[in-house]
Order: sequence, then C-alpha cells, then structure tokens
Amino acid sequence: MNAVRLESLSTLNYRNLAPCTLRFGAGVTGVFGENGAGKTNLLEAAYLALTGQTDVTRLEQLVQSGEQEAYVRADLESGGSLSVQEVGLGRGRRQLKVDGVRVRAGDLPRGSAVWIRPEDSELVFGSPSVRRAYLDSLLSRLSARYGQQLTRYERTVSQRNAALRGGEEWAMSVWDDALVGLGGEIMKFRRRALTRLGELASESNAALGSRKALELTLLESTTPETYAADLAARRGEEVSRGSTVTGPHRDDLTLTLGGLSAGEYASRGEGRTVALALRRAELELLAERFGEQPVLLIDDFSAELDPGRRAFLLELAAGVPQAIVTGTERPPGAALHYRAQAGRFTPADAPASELDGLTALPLEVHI
Ligand SMILES: Nc1ncnc2c1ncn2[C@@H]1O[C@H](COP(=O)(O)OP(=O)(O)OP(=O)(O)O)[C@@H](O)[C@H]1O
Repeated sequence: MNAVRLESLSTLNYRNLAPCTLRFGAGVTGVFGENGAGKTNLLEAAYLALTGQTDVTRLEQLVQSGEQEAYVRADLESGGSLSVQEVGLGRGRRQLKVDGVRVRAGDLPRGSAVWIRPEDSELVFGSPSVRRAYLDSLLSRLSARYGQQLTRYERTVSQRNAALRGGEEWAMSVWDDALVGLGGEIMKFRRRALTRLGELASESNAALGSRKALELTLLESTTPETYAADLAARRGEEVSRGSTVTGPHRDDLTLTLGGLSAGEYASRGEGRTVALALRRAELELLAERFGEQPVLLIDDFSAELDPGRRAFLLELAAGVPQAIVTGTERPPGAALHYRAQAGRFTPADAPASELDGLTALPLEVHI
C-alpha cells in the first residue's frame, strides 16, 4: 500500500519550539527528552502541518508567547508526488497553503496522519462530547460531505437556539426542516461508518490482549425517520430551555466492554486499551479509505507502563511505513533519534559534522 511520508517539518514561533527544520526518514523516528522539552509540541505541529487540524480552540495558544504569528510547514510525499503544506497562525486566524496556493482546511489531504496520545483515555472516561468529537473528526476525514453537512447542521442548531431564546416560535418550521434534512444525513452516515469502525476497534481490542469484547454503538437522541416528530413533541421543553434538545449533536458513541459501559465500569488500564483500539481503528479506516498509510504520531510511549500496551504501541509504530514516537526515554527500534531539549531537537547519534543545516533555518512568517 502507498504511504504518506513526511520528509521534513519546519516551525517558527510555534509554542516553545526554537525555529527548526527536522528531517524524517522512513520507519520509526524516536524523539526523547525530559518533561516540558517540547516533544508533544513537535507532534502537535506535525499533525497541524499534515492535516491542517488542531483541537486547540484559541489559536493564539499555539503562538510562542511574546510573538504575534506562528508558522509550520510540512514537506511531504503523498500519492507519489511531493508537496509543501504550510499553516500560518495568528490571533483567531489560520491560513493554509499547498504548494504556495491558499486553500481551505477541507482541501488538505484528509488521511495523512493519526495521533495517539496519553490523554486518549478521555475517549473512554470523558463526556459524550469527547467521543462525538472523535467520531465527527474521523468521519469528516472519511467524507468531505460529512464535514460540510456537520458544519451546516451545527450552525443551524445555534441559529435555531437563538430564535428559540428570542421567542421566534413562528420561525420554527423553517429551522426544523433544515435540521431534519441535515441531521438525517449525519445520522445515516454515522450509522454506516460505525459498522466498520466497530469491527476494526473490536479486532484491535482483542489484538491488545483484552478478553472482554468491545462493542461500539451509537446512542441516538433521535432517528432520521422520527426526527421531525421528536422536534415537534419537545417544542415546549425547547422553548423553556432556549435550546435544541434533540438531534445528532446529542448522540453518544457508547463503548461497552464485556457488556458493560466502559466509561462507567472499565479499569483505567482497560480504558487505555479501548482508547488505543479506537486509534488503531482510525489508522486502519483512513488507510482503507484513501489507499495510503497515514503517518503515525505516538506521543509519550513511556507514559504507557503496561508492558503489553507498550509493546503494542511500539509494534504498531514498527508496522507502519512512517512513525514518529516520543518519550522521556529513547523509543526502542527507531532508525533515527532526536534528543529534545528546551524546544530544540538534535540528532542523538549523528556525528557533529552532520548536524549542519538541521536547525535554525531562516524562515519567514507570512499569513
Ligand atoms: N505558546 C507557548 N509559548 C511558549 N511556550 C509554550 C507555549 N505553549 C506551551 N509552551 C511550553 O511548552 C512546554 C511543553 O512542551 P511539551 O508539552 O511539548 O513538552 P513534552 O516534552 O511533551 O513534555 P512531557 O514529557 O511532560 O509530555 C511547556 O514548558 C510549556 O510551558
């Protein structure tokens, strides 16, 4: 299978990172260093440059304190051709370019990276909104149309909420028609995608050594068939609350392990296994959809103390065409290692003569 390959990553004014260009080879690149060195920030920058996505809501958090703008750039190979993806960040602004031409976020390749993090346990133990965000982010990458319809749906919900709060009950039939159309499409797409996602996640969960079966189901707040009637039936409640109380924005992705809700009953370790299974399923689903293996980013493998899960993470990294693995200790099995120190990265094993040109390239911020 083809693979996306990150040739190099450049950053300027990105969080605590010193301006740099790091090159990556095929196979596993290990990045190690002490807490706070910038390892997570490097993966976050790589994910942003590869996908255009960040889950940070205030973009200025990504800009180095004291600076106004930041910039990340990925030189990558995808579908057999080379391209340059750039992301400029400022206060509340994000600008993307591919090969020098401005594009929208949805125009970047959608299956280019998967990021596994210690805080993925939140997928299991966090609120339904965390699981909805996981599902929506994955499905938006699988289908551009899903992403567009979701944006429209969310905008419609907030406009409808404003109309409810403003006492505009007379306008509800128009808002309801829009919601039922958009929401119905979202629900149907979620149902279809969940079948394959569920299969892949339960296979991964078993591969991780869990003896309890993992099942994914969608706890729907309504259905495409009954949405219009459900809205009508709950109109009084909506008017008194001033918000839309039914629809796919209220769905939950329920995870059951051995028949019990994982969020309520799983141990911390079992929960981490489930979260890892979800990420591996994401990796496989994107590869199936785009016929190309994403770059795998694994943050802090050393936070994973369980030997089985740690081995699984490292095997996963070794089994894909390209992975970047960070840790406070050296990730084993890496072809290349960078040492992270106070926002700087230096090849750990190269002789000094080979270090020339690897750091502090002159870059310009232009957003
Ligand atoms: N916008 C910013 N400007 C400057 N520094 C920042 C900014 N955002 C975060 N930092 C700093 O970056 C550092 C965190 O880096 P990061 O989370 O990448 O560390 P890490 O190497 O992954 O550490 P750990 O091993 O603890 O996970 C912190 O010291 C934080 O204060």
